[in-house]
Amino acid sequence: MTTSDPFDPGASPEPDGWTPDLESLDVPPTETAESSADVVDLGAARARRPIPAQRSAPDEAGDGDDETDRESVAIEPVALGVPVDPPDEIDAPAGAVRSVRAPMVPGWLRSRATIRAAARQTSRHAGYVAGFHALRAPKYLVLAMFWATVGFFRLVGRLLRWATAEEGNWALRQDAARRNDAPGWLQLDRARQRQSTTRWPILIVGAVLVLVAYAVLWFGPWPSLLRLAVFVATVVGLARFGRPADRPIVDRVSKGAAYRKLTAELVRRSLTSIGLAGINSAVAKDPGAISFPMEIHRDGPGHLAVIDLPYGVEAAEVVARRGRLASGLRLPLDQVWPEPAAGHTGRLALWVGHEPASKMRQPAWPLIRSGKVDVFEPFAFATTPRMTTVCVSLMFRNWLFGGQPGSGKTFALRLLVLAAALDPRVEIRGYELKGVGDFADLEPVLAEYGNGFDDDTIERAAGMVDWVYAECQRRSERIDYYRARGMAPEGKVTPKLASLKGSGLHPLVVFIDEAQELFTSRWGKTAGETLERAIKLGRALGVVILLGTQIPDKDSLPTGITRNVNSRFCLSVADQTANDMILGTSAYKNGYRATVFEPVTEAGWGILAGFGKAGARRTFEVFGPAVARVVARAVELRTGAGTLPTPTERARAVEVLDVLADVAAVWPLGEDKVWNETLCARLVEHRPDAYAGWKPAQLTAALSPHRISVGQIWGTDPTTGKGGNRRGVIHADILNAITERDRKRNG
Ligand SMILES: Nc1ncnc2c1ncn2[C@@H]1O[C@H](COP(=O)(O)OP(=O)(O)OP(=O)(O)O)[C@@H](O)[C@H]1O
Repeated sequence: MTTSDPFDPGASPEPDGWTPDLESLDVPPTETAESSADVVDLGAARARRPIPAQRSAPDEAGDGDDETDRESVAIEPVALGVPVDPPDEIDAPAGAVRSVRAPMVPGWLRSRATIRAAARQTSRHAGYVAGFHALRAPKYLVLAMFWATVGFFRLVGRLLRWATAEEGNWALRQDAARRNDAPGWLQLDRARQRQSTTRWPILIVGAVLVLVAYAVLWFGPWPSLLRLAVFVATVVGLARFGRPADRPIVDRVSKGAAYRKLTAELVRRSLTSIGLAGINSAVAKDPGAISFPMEIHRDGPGHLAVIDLPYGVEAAEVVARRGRLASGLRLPLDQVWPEPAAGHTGRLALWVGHEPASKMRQPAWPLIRSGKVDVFEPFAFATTPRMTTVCVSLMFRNWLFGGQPGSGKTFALRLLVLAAALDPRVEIRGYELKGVGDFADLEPVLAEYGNGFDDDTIERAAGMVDWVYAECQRRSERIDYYRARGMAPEGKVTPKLASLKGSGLHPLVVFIDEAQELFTSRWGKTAGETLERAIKLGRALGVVILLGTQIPDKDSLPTGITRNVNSRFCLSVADQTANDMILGTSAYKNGYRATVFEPVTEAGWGILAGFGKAGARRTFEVFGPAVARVVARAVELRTGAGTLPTPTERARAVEVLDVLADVAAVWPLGEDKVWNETLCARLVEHRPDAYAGWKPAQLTAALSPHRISVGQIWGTDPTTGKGGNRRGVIHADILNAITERDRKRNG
């Protein structure tokens, strides 16, 4: 075993068996130490130094670690010299060269929210302690009086014993009596009498003085507050003297250490208990392997420790072991919030709350009672574990919400829709394919709404996706028009254009909750492709798409969509794959892991990405009457702005585009097979509002869920009169599909 203590940073770094040989230098050891004023010619000194014997590696020699083995090692004269030049310093890491200065303003004083949180926390605690003790005051009074009485008699007894000077002396006299030592006994008794003679007057005078002082205080012209204070102090003093050490009068406010101040030792202990070999082996070699680039400080309603982990250990690895970390700190899971810190991948920011997040009261969503939203500006959406508000925006964004059942994704998605409702310019359309009516309260402000997982609802949702894409195409023409007039310099919708009545560029928010129902249905493939195109095209055109899904695999959520979404909120998920499908590749590896959240118990918590640094956020919980209240305000705002959807508009919006029936209606008489492009031209004539801009490929996509195959068909171009092969459909296929559908519908 090595003799050097691995936890002693001052331990010699030299391996066992090697000691500097001072004699091998020409300068006597004493001179090296004491006559250091001599000028030494370094070149000559080096030349005179004997060539050191080859030093075997400690392990090879077998004496590197085990001192007891030394006897079996041949001890040869070791001729090593003291290094004349000091060894080169190991380069300090870049971050360590600059000293990290403490923030001028403490973290908790930096924003109003954190000051408010700290003040709220302190006053809440003080209020709790005051209430706790006030309730028990009568009990404390009775106990204090009882123990004060005991204390009084105990004090009197003690004073009497002191005055009689029996303490100690009595035992000695007894001993003398046992030994039949009469002179000794008499001598001890005389000593006691002498002491006693001086003590009695002191006691009597002291007692009289105390009594007089109390009488003066009691009957004199003193404020009764002073009398009360002295009385209380006397009672408390006597009670303290009278009560046994294990019988406290005042109850403890908190049992067990629910909150413990975060100290470096505590952090080290918890980090070494999470089972990361990289940390444990580094700390065993050097206890300073875990370092703190800044002091642990208060940060909102908790403490923040910024930690530099040992070389090679990533903060992400610690984040993944949040449960073990909480165990090491002996705290509930939702009180411990590790996340990667800025700087390098080995820097961890560990925030530990004063109390578990589930016990902390989240402030109400600021927009419930008052306020409007401008979708071009950020609005409150969530809170951090420190209870600071996180704002997000809707414009030029598409959102993906993912999480397992009960993680809170519908609430999160609905919060954005509620915010959109508070901007009267925004047109909102959406489907919830779960069928429980989570968005039913919002129906008055929705231009199109569907709820359910039946084929009809899913088909309508797919129809909405087609409509959104067609709307994007219409909008891109409009934006070209306004760009040419200098009103859309970046080719994007501006707040001015969004507000301009008749511009056709008002913000459009489209949501699909439980989107996996649509993408795994028979309309799924086409809907996925169309939505991907709409997402790519619509961002600049004021089209905001919000998707919620339980299952983020590639069948349930086309990867083309996941790749193009720029705002993501990943609530509790079961595994790394789901995590990375929602947050993007490598999110898990980089420490952004929504797998650490428990569904249901930590509902509403997730990792929000796309708004600065990603991190754990909890959405504002808005439900029941609060939703109704927001909707009522939204209805009022929209009525004032003239943008509240009328029942007729809503009915028209949800009318399903019956492509089969429309194709049958426009079919040219006497033809068996018709080109798609001919059909598209006829469809536009038939219903210009629905089919404007349709291309042959779109018709193919719309017919594919009905299992109608589109193939090459011989025909004649009516404009040129030339014959040719183009993509088209067969009349019999259309009629068969209609018969089949009707048969299914009729049961
Ligand atoms: N921000 C929040 N804070 C606290 N609780 C929340 C929050 N959001 C949601 N919850 C709770 O979680 C429950 C489930 O929420 P929600 O319906 O949004 O989950 P979900 O992920 O959509 O689940 P499912 O897929 O089963 O519908 C809600 O009833 C609510 O009680």
